[in-house]
Amino acid sequence: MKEVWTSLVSIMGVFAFFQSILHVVLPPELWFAAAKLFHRLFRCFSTYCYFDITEMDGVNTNELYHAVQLYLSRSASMAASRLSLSRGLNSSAFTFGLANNDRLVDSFRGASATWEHAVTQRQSQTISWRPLPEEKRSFTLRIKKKDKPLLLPAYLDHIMETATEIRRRNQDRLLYTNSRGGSIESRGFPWESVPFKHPSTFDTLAMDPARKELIMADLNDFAQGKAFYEKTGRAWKRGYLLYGPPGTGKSSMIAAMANYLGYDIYDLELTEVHTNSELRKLLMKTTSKSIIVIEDIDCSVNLTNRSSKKPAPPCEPPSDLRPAGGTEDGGADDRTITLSGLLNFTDGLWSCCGSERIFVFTTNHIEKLDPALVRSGRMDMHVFMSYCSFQALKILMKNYLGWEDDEQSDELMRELAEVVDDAEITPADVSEILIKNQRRERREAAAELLEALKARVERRKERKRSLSEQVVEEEEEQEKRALESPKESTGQLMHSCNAKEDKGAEED
Ligand SMILES: Nc1ncnc2c1ncn2[C@@H]1O[C@H](COP(=O)(O)OP(=O)(O)OP(=O)(O)O)[C@@H](O)[C@H]1O
Ligand SMILES: [Mg+2]
Repeated sequence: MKEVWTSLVSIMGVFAFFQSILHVVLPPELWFAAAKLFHRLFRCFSTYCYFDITEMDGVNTNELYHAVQLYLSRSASMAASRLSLSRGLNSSAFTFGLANNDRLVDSFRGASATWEHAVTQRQSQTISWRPLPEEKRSFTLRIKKKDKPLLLPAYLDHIMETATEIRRRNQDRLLYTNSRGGSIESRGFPWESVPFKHPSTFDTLAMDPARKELIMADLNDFAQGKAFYEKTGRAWKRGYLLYGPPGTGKSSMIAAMANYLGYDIYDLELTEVHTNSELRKLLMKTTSKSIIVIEDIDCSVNLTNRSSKKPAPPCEPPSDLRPAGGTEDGGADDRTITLSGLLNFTDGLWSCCGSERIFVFTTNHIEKLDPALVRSGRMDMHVFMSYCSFQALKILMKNYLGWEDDEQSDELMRELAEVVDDAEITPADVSEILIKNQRRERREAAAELLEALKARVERRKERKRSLSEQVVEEEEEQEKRALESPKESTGQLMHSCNAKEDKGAEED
């Protein structure tokens, strides 16, 4: 055995010696041809098979080449000795790559695969409408012939999937808007995008930790639920309705969701969309792994129940929107935008166009929404964004003051816990107070917050008192008038009740 090995090594040595002589003696073209021939001969007797993945496939870019590059960048940073570094467009991460002629060994399902990167000068510029790069780059994959059925095409699929994931993670989120309306004339794409760099995360989001956990678990289940959605025959999408007073963190929650899942956001401005077909085009041009947001859905457009002929007036009716009159399938009146047109995408046949998409609707007035929109099963999760609770307050204090619980501040925290619910203050207002006092010493800033909350509680009590006094005064006045003119009594007392109800509603 030892002799066979020694003679093999000496043959290789002799061959390498001849190769180096040929390299010096022969002109480059001939040398390349000879080297190629040698490699071909060598491969005939080899137990390995080789696959070349070139950067350019004819004049087109070879997607697989870039996928391999990205895929290898994960392990290249640790294993290879010489690396190339790059940073892509819209990306904040650096990518490592194999340098010329460097090698890397990877394994998949127990089989090993060797990758080699080759960069050579392009011999002559072929005539093409698109200039080709001066360098010819390619990866060579070497695997054992016996492993071929095991690795192909599963290994390549795995590479493509991993590369897509890395690209998505490296790439900054994008925020798309349809500010140009639904028209797709301009470059065939109706959305405009900007890098999305909102810093809100679930850590910084002020809300009760238990509810936060629930939402995060729901998002995780959704993102990892491909098999479940396939098995149950459901479209891979989820709907969230976020509702609550202004400044309670609905938009911040959407940003936190996008950052958590690494999804892009499509901010759908419904007032810019004029017909159902425009809406359809817009939604069809959204990518998977994205969050489609419709903010203030109660104010956006005249979205009414499909059966309703007389829609309730929207907050700011856009001039060119006609009353909704769609049908169950959303297609009868395509000249307007209707609730059914929208629901067709979130719920109906079109919901399966594209996958892994989350719909988020926000509103300050859930009671104004059409029952069709809020009925159970339509929006999978209704999330009430409430006034600041004590738990939420602690998160904001941590965010803005770097506040950590300690025994010395027990009394202060106890007082804060006592007043925060009665103060009915939004996280946005708490943030304002904390920002104003940010430069102060932490305890001082927290004490200032306590004072602001106490003052707010007092103001609310005062307002309630004056409102109830006003109601009592009005009642007395009406009773007096009723006694003076008994005929009018019934109608006026009715009015008084309504006035009371209205005030009660306002106070709510
Ligand atoms: N729950 C929260 N956690 C952390 N910060 C918050 C929260 N709610 C509000 N804020 C702060 O207040 C600002 C406004 O909040 P945001 O825009 O998320 O409220 P919103 O509920 O979307 O309001 P609107 O109904 O007016 O759109 C945010 O930039 C953030 O700084
Ligand atoms: Mg908002």
